[in-house]
Amino acid sequence: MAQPPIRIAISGALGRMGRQMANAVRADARLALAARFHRPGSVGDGLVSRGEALAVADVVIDFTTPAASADLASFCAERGGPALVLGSTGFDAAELATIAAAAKTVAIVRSGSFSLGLNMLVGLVGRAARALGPQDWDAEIFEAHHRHKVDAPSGTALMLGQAVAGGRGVELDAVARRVRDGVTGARPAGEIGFAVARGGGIIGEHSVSFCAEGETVTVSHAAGDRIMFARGAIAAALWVAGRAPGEYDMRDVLGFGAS
Ligand SMILES: NC(=O)C1=CN([C@@H]2O[C@H](COP(=O)(O)OP(=O)(O)OC[C@H]3O[C@@H](n4cnc5c(N)ncnc54)[C@H](OP(=O)(O)O)[C@@H]3O)[C@@H](O)[C@H]2O)C=CC1
Ligand SMILES: O=C(O)C1=N[C@H](C(=O)O)C[C@H](O)C1
Repeated sequence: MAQPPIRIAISGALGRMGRQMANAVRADARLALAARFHRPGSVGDGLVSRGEALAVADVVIDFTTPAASADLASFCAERGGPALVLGSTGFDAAELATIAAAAKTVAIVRSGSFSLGLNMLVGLVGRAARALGPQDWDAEIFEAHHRHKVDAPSGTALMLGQAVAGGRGVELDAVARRVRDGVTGARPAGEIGFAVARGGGIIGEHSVSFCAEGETVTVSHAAGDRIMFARGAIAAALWVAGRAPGEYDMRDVLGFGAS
């Protein structure tokens, strides 16, 4: 017998990803677009309040801001659901702690990238970092995004940085070089460098270079259309519906396991 569709609420419905998500959910027979909501007070024209939206949803998909996502996670935990798919990036430590606390009560999939290809690349980068080591191979991460993006480095760049750090068995925060300017001194071995570009309509480009004396290995990913983030978020929503509380990521959803 056919399963009833999973009921989806979309948070940040008027944003770039919110609009993309609504179209993708409407086109998917496994899902029902139960409600769309935006900022508090922003109702009408198909938008309802957050409380009304959550009351009719099995899963809420949120691409908004770090503060709005953390607040939404707390609110869902307090009311005992629904499960969450969180796509926002740029969280600070307090916001991440709020989400981790909420995940004790509700199931949450959070990822800096819902791209399948990018999550595959994360595994490759971790393995390359482990094989090459930090002494002879310097790791540099580059990302480019559209002119509207407000956080840097991107959530995806930080995921790639975590993969390099994990492959080397170190903490990213201890070795990350997020900015270089002026007389920086020579590059210390083991540093993980980030470089950021912003311009025009670039949807998202990422690369990781491992640079040794005499050779460089570069792996990269380019996003051609935001629809693939929406499809990844849908895969996460289908996976997280009815799941036990916990904080999960796309590698759990895709079954990629540890790198
Ligand atoms: N994980 C992934 O795969 C991806 C992640 N992202 C991330 O998703 C986030 C959103 O990206 P994007 O859609 O491009 O950005 P937008 O700025 O287009 O959309 C975000 C929307 O959230 C709205 N918003 C702000 N506060 C609230 C609130 N409290 N409740 C509901 N809505 C609110 C904003 O409203 P207003 O317009 O009124 O300010 C805005 O429309 C970013 O952090 C981005 O980095 C983006 C793409 C893929
Ligand atoms: O803001 C965006 O647009 C994107 N944000 C995510 C990130 O910070 O990595 C994912 C994607 O690259 C698009």
